[in-house]
Amino acid sequence: RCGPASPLRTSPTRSLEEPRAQRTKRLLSGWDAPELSSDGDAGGSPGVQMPGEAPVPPLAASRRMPPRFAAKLSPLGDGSKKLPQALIIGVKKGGTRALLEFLRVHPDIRAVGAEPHFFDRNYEDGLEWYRELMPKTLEGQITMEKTPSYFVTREAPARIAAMSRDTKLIVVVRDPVTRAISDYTQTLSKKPDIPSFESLTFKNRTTGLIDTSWSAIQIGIYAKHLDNWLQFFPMRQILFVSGERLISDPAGELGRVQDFLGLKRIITDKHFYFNQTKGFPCLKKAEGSSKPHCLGKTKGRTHPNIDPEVVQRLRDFYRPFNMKFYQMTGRFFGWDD
Ligand SMILES: Nc1ncnc2c1ncn2[C@@H]1O[C@H](COP(=O)(O)OS(=O)(=O)O)[C@@H](OP(=O)(O)O)[C@H]1O
Repeated sequence: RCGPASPLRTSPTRSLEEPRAQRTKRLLSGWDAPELSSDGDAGGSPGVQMPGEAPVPPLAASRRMPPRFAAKLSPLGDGSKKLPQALIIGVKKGGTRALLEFLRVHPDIRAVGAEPHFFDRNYEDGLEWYRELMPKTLEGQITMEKTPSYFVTREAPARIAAMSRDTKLIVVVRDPVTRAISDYTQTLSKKPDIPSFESLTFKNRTTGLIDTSWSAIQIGIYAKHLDNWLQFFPMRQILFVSGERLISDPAGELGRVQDFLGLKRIITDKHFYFNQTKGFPCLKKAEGSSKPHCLGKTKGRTHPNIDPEVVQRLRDFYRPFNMKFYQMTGRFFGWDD
């Protein structure tokens, strides 16, 4: 069932890593340990739902039925756990949490709150372990998860293709320069003593040689990472969401995503409001709640000021890669002046 890229059942020693039982419990509870995840905001701010096992979202009107019929038409009761049919694979700091939280409003989408990191860090735990993390779904509902590091993981495309070649892949992309600064800002918030962004950017500041081995820079070379995915998936199975448009026009981007997933356009501009204090669009009602919901404090951090010359140097560095990426995806993201 799993093909050649299947996870091995025998776990290598993981003495320095979190024990499996603890990891499983954490992921099922929907909580992402900040040191283990790119995302410090799994499932939203405290007080709002944090589900691996979220309450079943309201059924679409067409599905509502008197309880005595419900059991007959849904012999699985409240459903069963399935492997995901769609994944948000990246990019780190692109807006992946916002996209997942917005998608969860859709009655035909059920998603894991935490980042499972199955196809990069936890692959040897096996597909059954992975499936157990999933929320239960009814027929017709789509199971999803998001782990932004998949996009830059060399082994991820083969492993996902081995699970299912039909998996739909979603990538939220953002101006690679802003993305790098956002990535750095996150690291800085955890380790305030790290060197400046400017000094990490260059291998040699005098020659202006950029350090492409620094992950904050490396992740933004989208065309290169995409090449790796195209060895295993056709372009029509990958959707690129603009991280910038997700902020300026969330309903527009969500429309494209719902179309791509073959779902009715249920999430519309009526679901969003712009929160002036937060400076971002928020949900009028979060999934499983009647209260407004913005993402937590780790989303929408203030970035440090970066030397404009360094920013310009990075813009020049990324330009050819961005052009290649626009060409490959057939979409102009407008990151280059
Ligand atoms: N609606 C809304 N609310 C808050 N934040 C939003 C929203 N939409 C997009 N964003 C942007 O998402 C950025 C974080 O991206 P990710 O969720 O992909 O980060 S992570 O990789 O999971 O850590 C985060 O980056 P920073 O602004 O640098 O913190 C936000 O700019």
